[in-house]
Amino acid sequence: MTQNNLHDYEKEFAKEAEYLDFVYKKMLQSRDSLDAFVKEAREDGLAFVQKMSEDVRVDFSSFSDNMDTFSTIEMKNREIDQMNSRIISAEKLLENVKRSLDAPYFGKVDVDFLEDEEAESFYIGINSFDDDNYAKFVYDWRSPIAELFYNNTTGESAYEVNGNMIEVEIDKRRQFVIDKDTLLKFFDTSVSIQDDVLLEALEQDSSSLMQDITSTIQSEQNVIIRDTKHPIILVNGVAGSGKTSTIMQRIAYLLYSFRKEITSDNILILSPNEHFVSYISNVLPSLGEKTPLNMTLLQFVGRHLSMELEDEQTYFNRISSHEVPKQTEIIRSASFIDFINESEELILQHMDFFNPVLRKDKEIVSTEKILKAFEQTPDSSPLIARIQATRQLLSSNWERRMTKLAQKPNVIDRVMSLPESLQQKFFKELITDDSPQTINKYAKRYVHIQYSQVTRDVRGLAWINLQGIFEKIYFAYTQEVYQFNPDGILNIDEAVVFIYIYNRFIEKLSLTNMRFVLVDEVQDYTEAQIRLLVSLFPKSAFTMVGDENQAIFNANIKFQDIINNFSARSENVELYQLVNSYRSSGSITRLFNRLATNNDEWEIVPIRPAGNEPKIIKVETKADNIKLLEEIHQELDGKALTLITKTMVEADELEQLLGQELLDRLNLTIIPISLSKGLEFDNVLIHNASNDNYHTQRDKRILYTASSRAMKNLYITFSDSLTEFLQA
Ligand SMILES: Nc1ncnc2c1ncn2[C@@H]1O[C@H](COP(=O)(O)OP(=O)(O)OP(=O)(O)O)[C@@H](O)[C@H]1O
Repeated sequence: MTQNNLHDYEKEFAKEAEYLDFVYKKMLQSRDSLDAFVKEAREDGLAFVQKMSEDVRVDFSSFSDNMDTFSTIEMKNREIDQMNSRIISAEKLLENVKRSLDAPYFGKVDVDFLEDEEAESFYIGINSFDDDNYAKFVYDWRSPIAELFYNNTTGESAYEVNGNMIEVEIDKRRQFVIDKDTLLKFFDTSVSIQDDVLLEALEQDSSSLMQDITSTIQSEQNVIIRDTKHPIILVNGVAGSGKTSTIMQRIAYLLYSFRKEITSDNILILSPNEHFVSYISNVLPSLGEKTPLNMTLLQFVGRHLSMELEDEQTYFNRISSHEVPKQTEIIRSASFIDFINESEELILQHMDFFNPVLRKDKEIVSTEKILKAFEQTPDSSPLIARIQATRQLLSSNWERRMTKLAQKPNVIDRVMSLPESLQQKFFKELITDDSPQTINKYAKRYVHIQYSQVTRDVRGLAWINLQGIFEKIYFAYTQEVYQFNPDGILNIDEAVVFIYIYNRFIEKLSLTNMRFVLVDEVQDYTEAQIRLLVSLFPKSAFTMVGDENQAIFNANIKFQDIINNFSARSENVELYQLVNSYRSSGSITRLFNRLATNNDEWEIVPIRPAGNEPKIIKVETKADNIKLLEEIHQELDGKALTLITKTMVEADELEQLLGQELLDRLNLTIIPISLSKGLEFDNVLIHNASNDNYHTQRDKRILYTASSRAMKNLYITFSDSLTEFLQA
């Protein structure tokens, strides 16, 4: 900086510091008055409710008095509702102001609207902030004008408001580093070539919970976050390109942009594993939004099936193995799903897919009765409609049967002779009147309670033999009998097909309230799983992110096949490619760039400085291993080291071999690659990168995934000879 520039900078600094001081004080005032309002309103609310109970004279002595009493209660209730909603919105504002006090804003754009007036300054923060006179001091990062800040340019620019593009000129774009009311630094885009604020953010140590990236969102990420034009978005992004971060910011953006139409209940996130579910749980609350339904596909599928499903560990072991049973490969394929779609005739050929409804092993509704009911339904209707009609018939038949049952002398006798304790248990009161009408009323309730499971089974379609339908379709497709696990536990591939069949032929699962579905690590889905999502959420907008180079399981899908499997929906899939990598130091990024299989099409761009070179070390014995771990522990000054293995078995064995005491002393965590997906750690050691452990194309992708988990330091060990993928 020249002397003049320095002087200008200082002058500008003083001006910005003054503005910050002004906004911060306004925020403090706002916090205090909101605080006082909320406290007072709560106290008043209590007093109000007390007063109301005194005011409302409950008079039920005549019809007109009843009506008066009801309408007074109704009016008072409305007042309480209004008061509550005032308190709730004040509380939300208060929360926002409190959050903003940590750093009132992080950016500014000076916008020239190409009119006569001078350029206007817009400060951008995590929330908007205005005062009672509606002067806007800070704009929410999701507001339309903030797009200009994220476009990361000066000069000609444009932003969209309600579908209209507004052309403007950006005179200045400024980033701030602020701690509460102290301005630490600022940078102007026009003078700084590299993004120092971003680099500083990337220098932070890893944490056990994911952090939001609001103040440093990059322009290529911003386009995805703000894309509300395309209903189906697919992002192919290299490791560390911010796919998960983009998804989280996008959710916050959608909740803001569609705040009149949706809440977090209309959004579903599908995460790669249970640990990841909690890893990302912090981001949206830190932005003042509620986390939507966030679960793994396994958990999601489990919610829609009453059968027992494999657990996460079994699932990962299964998809990590080299061999895939032929029958699994078949039921994962799109062509099998196509065949299911055409199977209505096949199912109807032999009506043998009903189960009797049982109670204590006794048949209550026989398959013959179910079949008879089914045959009464119009055979011109589709199967799904006939099943629903059969359910109605069976339910009303069953209600009639229960009414008759309640009139039987033995039931009446049993009810009359119930000891008082059982009367209390069943009816929550004692039978004080033994007139026939009263006893009959109790007998009906008694029968309903005794047969409640049957009622549930009839209504809940437990009489449909889903497994039978599955077996029939599978046999017709392969001429072979499908072999289920003898312990009766379904794996996710089977469960996916069961739900697909259920939704297609038995009952539409009503998931229509999900307006947005966001899928992370989409390369690990099968075609059948993608088809299931397409059929369960026909109207939802999808955002899917993944990395073909991280397809490390035997369950995976090519991006072109994702696009093909969405072809049932007429909208095009919008494809984005992200190649900037933000997580790892430059030299680690360059190492995993060499492992990317398709990098003749594009190169991964490291954003962080080079940092320490990855170290590749030969270790032959257990003693070598321990010695090395001790050395690394010293080198890292006792900081945590994460050791990544290729398989779960290897992780377990190593844990046994080293022992918990040593692991604790060395601050060492061992984790298989399957469970470290999506996560990141400061220091990583990849265990046993020998040629015999890493030699297939899939192994190469595993190495790529494992090395891209490291942010600062990467160590790689091998025993005999190093994998050829890492040889110079
Ligand atoms: N614009 C950004 N500003 C600051 N940090 C960022 C930005 N984009 C990404 N990061 C950081 O880079 C790291 C990787 O981000 P994220 O986990 O979202 O990437 P990813 O593409 O999902 O990674 P992977 O596929 O390798 O698991 C995180 O620490 C994230 O905070």
